[in-house]
Amino acid sequence: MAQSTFDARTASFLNWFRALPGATFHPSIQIQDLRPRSAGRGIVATADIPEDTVLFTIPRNAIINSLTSDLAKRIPQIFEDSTTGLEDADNEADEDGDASGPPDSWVSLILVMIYEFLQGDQSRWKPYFDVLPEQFDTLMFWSEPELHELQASAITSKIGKDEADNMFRAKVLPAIEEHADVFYPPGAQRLSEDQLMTLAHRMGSTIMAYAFDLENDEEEPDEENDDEWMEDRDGKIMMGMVPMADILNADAEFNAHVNHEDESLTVTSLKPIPAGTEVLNYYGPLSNGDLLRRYGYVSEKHSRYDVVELPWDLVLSVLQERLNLDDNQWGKALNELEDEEIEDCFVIDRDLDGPDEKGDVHGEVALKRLPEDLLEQINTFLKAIRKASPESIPDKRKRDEISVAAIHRALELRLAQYPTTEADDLSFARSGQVSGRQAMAVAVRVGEKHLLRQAIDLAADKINKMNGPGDVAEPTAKRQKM
Ligand SMILES: C[S@@+](CC[C@H](N)C(=O)[O-])C[C@H]1O[C@@H](n2cnc3c(N)ncnc32)[C@H](O)[C@@H]1O
Repeated sequence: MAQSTFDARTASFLNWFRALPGATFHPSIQIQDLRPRSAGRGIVATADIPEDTVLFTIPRNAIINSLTSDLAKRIPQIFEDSTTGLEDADNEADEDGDASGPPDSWVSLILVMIYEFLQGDQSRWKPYFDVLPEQFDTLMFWSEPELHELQASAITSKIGKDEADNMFRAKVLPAIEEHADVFYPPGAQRLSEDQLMTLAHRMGSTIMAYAFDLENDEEEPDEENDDEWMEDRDGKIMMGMVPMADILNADAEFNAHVNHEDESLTVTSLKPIPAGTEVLNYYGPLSNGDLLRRYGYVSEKHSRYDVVELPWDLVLSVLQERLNLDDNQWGKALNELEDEEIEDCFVIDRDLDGPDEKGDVHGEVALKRLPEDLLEQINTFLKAIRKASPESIPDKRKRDEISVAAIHRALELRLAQYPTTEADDLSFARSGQVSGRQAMAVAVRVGEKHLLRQAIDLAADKINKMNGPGDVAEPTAKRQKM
């Protein structure tokens, strides 16, 4: 977008915001163009700001959702009537953006956003829509070759494009078609199905990266004074688009906080913010893979929360090779497991503390423990093996040894699923030949490989401790080459 258009849209949005009854905007902050560092618009302090300063106030009636948009007044039945299918008890997705199928608060907000967008100049949020993104770097919009750069990252299986397409076709497009006279202003050109799908993706992705869960305050609503902002009729937290609060960028360390009050939302400084510093919000302890999936960027500070997945099948294949049982014994042990609750996949993460009340994080970025649930499941399985073949696991010591060795080997195999090493990636990243989406993909896979290496070293350490001096597990690098 041309600089002049970008600046004009920023200025018009700021003027619109300031004119809202009840809105405030501190004189020592400014909306700035941060596109040179791929961060869109952001808010920057223009003078030193003390701790606990109200930076801006957003009146609740400036928020976009079904409580403020005319759409819910014009066709209340689509928000109330369960026969439309908007109320879907089977819907699994939750507020963290799980792609397995959004809950109805998502569908409602997508419909409201599409409605307000289609009203054009007639929408009271028009200057706000003009600063919302038209394009995204979230994984939903990556091509196959771009996704390929994520290598063996499990994040590629969580994009949920098909689920989103299905939901748009099942719930969003039919509601627009049925109430076309409401959605389209008089005389407006109707959109084709493809255009509506594109618009639904655009609004869905905007909601994913910009919407807020709306609470009232920290208190639970009581029965008499049931708080409509806190909960919708299904008891889920209501979402809304919050102009200005969503101009804030975010990081794992941050300096501002959004407070949810009765009549407004306020953003306050958590600590002194020096002039020239960006005002940052917090999106949660997300891995870089998840940050990329949901928000379309990565940050070095978020790599502390990186995760990798270790499939149970991989652990089983290692155990099968190592225990070398005949098919009959192996089959018996697997049968025993059928009565147990078996996890298909185990998450490895560092389980670090989140930020303190000032938005700072502390402590070493180390992996201290192998996943307890994985150790337990292997234990259960090895007990079943022992029933089928007592001689293969004579005692607990042997069982523990097999268990950690299997995890160690499975982690090595998991690491080998990434076609390049962490060292290759780091030198590629430093070569200056990588940018944009590719650079973000490299950051994700580097973080995951780093975590896997920490897990392998931790397992090797445990093996060495069990074996005692003189019987040392081979170092990671050597095993990796093999
Ligand atoms: C709530 S919006 C923040 C405002 C946004 N920069 C804009 O121009 O509209 C969230 C989006 O901002 C961008 N973003 C947020 N924090 C960022 C950061 N630390 N670095 C780069 N981009 C960031 C991402 O594109 C994300 O999807």
